[in-house]
Amino acid sequence: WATYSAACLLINYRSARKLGLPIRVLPISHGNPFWMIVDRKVTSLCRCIPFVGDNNFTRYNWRGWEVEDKCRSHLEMGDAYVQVTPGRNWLYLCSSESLLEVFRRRSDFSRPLELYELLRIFGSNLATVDGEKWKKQRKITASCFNESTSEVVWTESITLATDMLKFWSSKEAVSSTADDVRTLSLHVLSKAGFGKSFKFQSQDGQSVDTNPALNYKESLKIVLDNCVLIMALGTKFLSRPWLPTKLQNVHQACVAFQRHMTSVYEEEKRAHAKGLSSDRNLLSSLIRASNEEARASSVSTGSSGGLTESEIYGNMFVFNFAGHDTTAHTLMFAIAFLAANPEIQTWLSEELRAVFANRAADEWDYHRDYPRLVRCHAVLMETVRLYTPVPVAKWTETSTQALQVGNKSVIIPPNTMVIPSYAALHTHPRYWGEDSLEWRPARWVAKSTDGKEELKSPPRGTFMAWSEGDRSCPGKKFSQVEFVATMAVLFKDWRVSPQLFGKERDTDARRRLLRLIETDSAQVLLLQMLHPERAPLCWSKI
Ligand code: HEM
Repeated sequence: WATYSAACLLINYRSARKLGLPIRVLPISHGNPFWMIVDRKVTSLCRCIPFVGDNNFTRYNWRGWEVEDKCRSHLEMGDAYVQVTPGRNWLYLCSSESLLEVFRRRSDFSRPLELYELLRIFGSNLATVDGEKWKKQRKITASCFNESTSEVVWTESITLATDMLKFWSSKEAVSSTADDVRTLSLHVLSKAGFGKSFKFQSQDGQSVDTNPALNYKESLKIVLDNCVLIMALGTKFLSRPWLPTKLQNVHQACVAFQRHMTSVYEEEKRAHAKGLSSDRNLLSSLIRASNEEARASSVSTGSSGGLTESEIYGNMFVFNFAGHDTTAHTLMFAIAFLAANPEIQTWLSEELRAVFANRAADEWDYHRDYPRLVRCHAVLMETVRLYTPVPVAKWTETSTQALQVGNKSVIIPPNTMVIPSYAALHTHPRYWGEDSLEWRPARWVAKSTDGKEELKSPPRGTFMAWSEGDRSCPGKKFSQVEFVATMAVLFKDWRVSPQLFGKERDTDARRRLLRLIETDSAQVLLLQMLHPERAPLCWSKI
């Protein structure tokens, strides 16, 4: 293995040299699954070895190094550099113009589908296809993310956040924030996706019912919590009766989730055949949009242009997969940042009180109020700027591609990964100023000519948290509405602060929390705080 890796490394190094860019050589491939289990532990141990601890291996050869590095490597090496690994060469880019070009040339810099193949648990979906197949799926799925979906997300988020706040404020200190915002996000998805409402229930100190066959929500939760395991072992393997109970439960959850989707699918088909309109949710909208597309394309071309049943299930799964932890982890980061910055909580509640005055939460109106919550929105943008949850990868596949980086034309060989360095792009002083590493939501707020506050749009290509171009996130508005509604409930009349340890002063507790965010966040599947429970939070009324 070592000889084979060394030979591959040499071949890749020779190929990388032709790019004429700075190079960093790494001994282990980023995608090596065995290495991914131990990478952080091994590299952090190696860092402790005197005189040898700081090198390319310890700096770059682990998942999530970008979060710690931010724009340091690009400041040292320029807007483009290459990491050579035995598997492939990885070209990192931090130039807004070059990145816009990469996103624009979708077929030259395509999606490395092999990385997403595992998301095909319930069927082919947006994330696992490219080319014409993707175009068809995207056209049909895009129509489901509309204003009526946003309205459902708004109402459901407000209801759930109100109950979550009631629970948090009843406790002296809350250690379950991360789990609770995951529950909120899962329940919003259940309502918007399948039309099923669930009351908020914290998992703090409660025994969780792990029988997935009992209900759909539990099955979806188990599927999402174990999706890496399901993807790695495959649903067929998990169905073996001799497996341990935990794995059998995961299998039952897959079966229950699939059964639930089938029953809603059948229900919707029956309603459609009778000309009845059932409840609007992502699944029913998807079925409807697919039927309409099938009808339109059979009239115009004689072909069947709708989604197959398994593509519908595949896409429902990917909506849940892509929409669950992205928003939940972002909410966790934002609440932690706010707890460490009381003056920004005051700034936020000024807006909330001006917009809602004495209206109760059940009178808040999506169309009238949501667009006015500029500061809540700014908190979201600033949080995903510094802690961008979703990494994006492109590659050159089998062809050579030319790309302009600054005044240099770079010829990129086939089989090269092309990575937008989001952590660098979003913190580069050229785009974000000297305080680029500071969490400062006010940087997103500008005054319009009539004196009203509005959200600033950064120059194109400098902010890509929801990606760019045709393949950008279809759930962007969904996540924004969920986040803003939750912030509004939490911060209108309440304040959060870190619990004090022993004789600690407020300022020390806040500093400790900021340090936890900075040093204990990492890429697991997505970027997240690893141990937010280590800084319990206290809620108090203004
Ligand atoms: C803070 C929240 C979110 C962020 C930062 C985010 C970010 C992203 C990014 C960067 C991509 C592109 C990934 C790639 O090209 O490899 C993406 C794709 C996607 N996102 Fe999101 N997302 C969020 C929430 C959501 C939500 C709530 C949903 C659905 C309910 C969703 C559904 C999707 C889907 C289906 C794709 C695949 C699109 C395609 O390939 O055509 N996302 N998201």
